[in-house]
Amino acid sequence: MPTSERLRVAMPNKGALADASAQIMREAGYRVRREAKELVVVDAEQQVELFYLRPRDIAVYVGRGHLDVGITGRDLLLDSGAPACEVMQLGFGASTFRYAARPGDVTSTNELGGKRIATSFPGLVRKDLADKGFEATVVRLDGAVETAVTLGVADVIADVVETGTTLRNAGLAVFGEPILHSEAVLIRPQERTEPSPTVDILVRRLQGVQTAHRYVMMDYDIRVELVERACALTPGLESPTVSPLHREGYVAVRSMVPRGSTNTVMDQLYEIGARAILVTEIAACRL
Ligand SMILES: Nc1ncnc2c1ncn2[C@@H]1O[C@H](COP(=O)(O)OP(=O)(O)OP(=O)(O)O)[C@@H](O)[C@H]1O
Ligand SMILES: O=P(O)(O)OC[C@H]1O[C@H](OP(=O)(O)OP(=O)(O)O)[C@H](O)[C@@H]1O
Ligand SMILES: [Mg+2]
Repeated sequence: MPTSERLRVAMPNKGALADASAQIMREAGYRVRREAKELVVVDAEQQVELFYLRPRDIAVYVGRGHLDVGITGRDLLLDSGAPACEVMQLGFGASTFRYAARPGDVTSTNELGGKRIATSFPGLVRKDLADKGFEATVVRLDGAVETAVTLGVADVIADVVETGTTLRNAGLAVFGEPILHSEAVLIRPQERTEPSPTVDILVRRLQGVQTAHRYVMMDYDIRVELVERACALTPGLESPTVSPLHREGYVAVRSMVPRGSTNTVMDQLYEIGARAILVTEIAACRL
């Protein structure tokens, strides 16, 4: 197969999204790089090429159509202004993008006019200021923007907040509503509207990984007259599998259960008479 028919995927080469991106692709059955100096990985069997790029650059490559899809943060995508769009949310790398200042200095976004705002995301901040109708000076920094206030470079920062620890350590406090809720997303060029079977396969595989993480498989035995009550507790995604047991009057039920409610459901099943309740991990799935 010619190189051009391979799916070309942009992967974060370092930073907060790199490990989880590698893990989800590995679990989806693709060959990922084994060491940090590999820039391109060709998985000839799966007809996929992975290009390891700076997360901030990924939307640029994908937006211009040089790569078919990429994994990046929603905040980085929007900041870039690149003509790329979200295909699916990936469920990791969650953060908010927020304004912060010394407590008491600035307490509301209504006070942003005329301020100096330090950020690594000037595109996002300029758009937010324009939406809010304020004029302010945007000071673009590469990182560690929290220190810009301490050093007198800015009055306000706008930055990624995950746990809030970095802000607290810098003696800053958030104000106003979050500018954005972000997470890792799969993106594709905005222009490309024709269907792509290879992208569809990637999306289905990634959705399969997400489902396998969200659910466990539950098996149990129950008296046949109680099966309706039991199935109401474990309705599964489509319908539970009910099989006859050798022991007369009993059936075995198998159903997918949300991971977070595993123990509650087991308690409820036991309560109504289910026994031999077993929970197993789902390694992969395609719904
Ligand atoms: N705790 C976090 N710190 C930074 N970025 C995070 C965090 N949690 C999630 N993210 C997301 O990760 C992306 C930033 O990734 P990127 O690799 O550019 O940042 P980084 O971890 O700051 O790396 P570097 O500082 O080396 O550039 C953004 O989409 C951001 O929302
Ligand atoms: O709310 P928290 O959990 O503290 O995480 C948010 C911090 O992490 C990131 O910084 P990073 O470590 O990437 O350094 P950088 O600012 O140099 O990019 C981000 O820019 C914030 O500073
Ligand atoms: Mg950073």
